[in-house]
Amino acid sequence: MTIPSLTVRNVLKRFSGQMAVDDVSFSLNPGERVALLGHNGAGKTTLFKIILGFLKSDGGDVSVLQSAPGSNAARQASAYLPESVAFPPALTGEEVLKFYARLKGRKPSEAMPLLTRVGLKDAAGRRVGTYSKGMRQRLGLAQALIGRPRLVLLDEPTTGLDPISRQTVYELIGEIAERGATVLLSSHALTELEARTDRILILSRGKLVADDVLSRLRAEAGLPIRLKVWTSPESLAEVAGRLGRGRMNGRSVELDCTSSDKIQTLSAISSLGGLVEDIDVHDPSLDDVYRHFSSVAEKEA
Ligand SMILES: Nc1ncnc2c1ncn2[C@@H]1O[C@H](COP(=O)(O)OP(=O)(O)OP(=O)(O)O)[C@@H](O)[C@H]1O
Repeated sequence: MTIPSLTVRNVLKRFSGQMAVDDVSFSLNPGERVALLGHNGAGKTTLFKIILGFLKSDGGDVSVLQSAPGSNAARQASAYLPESVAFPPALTGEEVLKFYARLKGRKPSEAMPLLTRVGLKDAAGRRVGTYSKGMRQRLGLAQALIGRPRLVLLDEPTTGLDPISRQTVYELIGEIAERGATVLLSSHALTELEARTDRILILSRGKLVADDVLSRLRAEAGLPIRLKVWTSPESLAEVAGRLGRGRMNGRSVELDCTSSDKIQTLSAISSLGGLVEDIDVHDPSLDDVYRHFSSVAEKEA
């Protein structure tokens, strides 16, 4: 039986009577890359702090690899990269990592390979005060990876990074998950998450309103799939007529379908044979899915 890396059961947290985390439950397995999404103030950071044992919940329970949050076992098994990382500016990158390695009871010799992995080998002897934001973030990731944690929590790890640095962060996330650790990351950068996470959790006003793989959330949301059927201008009317619907647009006919009638619609298009030059299929984006679940929750509230 697989032991979940993280189990959150009916967790509640109030601040001055206001619900920040409202009866949230989910469980994460080893090797999963999970995105935690939500508007500003939805409760993501509060949930992270409860999982890490920095904050006490007002109800429910959390277990990190079957240990209580904040216990020695949980601290050894987990790692955290906060949204803004701050390190003593007078220390070099190597000194910072060696310091954290000692703090985690690991050998300081773990520092250099990790610095190399995050692309900071050449800057290892430079003071952190001279690092750019992207370099500090990569140092933060290296710090989070000391001791091969089995649960890695990343709070908006790509905010403020350039495209290459973002790519490096996602490559590292992929590597961490490949060796069996669980990665839970919060982010507002939905487009880049789409192909780089396995599962989506959406928080809205402290409530968990979605928890599934993107394809199933798309189907559940029932959002339209947009099809664009390319044809010649002479065949446009015939294609639109034979499909019985669609908007004619220069050299293409655009139509919507749902995931349940997608195959049927594609087979109707393919029966048009040589009249069709090409087809574009646009599934609803993570942005569309996120908007759908957030707005449903807003309306219910
Ligand atoms: N220490 C605190 N005292 C009082 N209220 C707090 C405290 N920490 C968080 N809150 C409130 O709890 C709610 C959830 O905040 P949280 O920081 O968890 O949201 P978030 O989803 O991480 O937001 P963001 O995307 O802006 O980082 C907000 O209404 C926030 O104002």
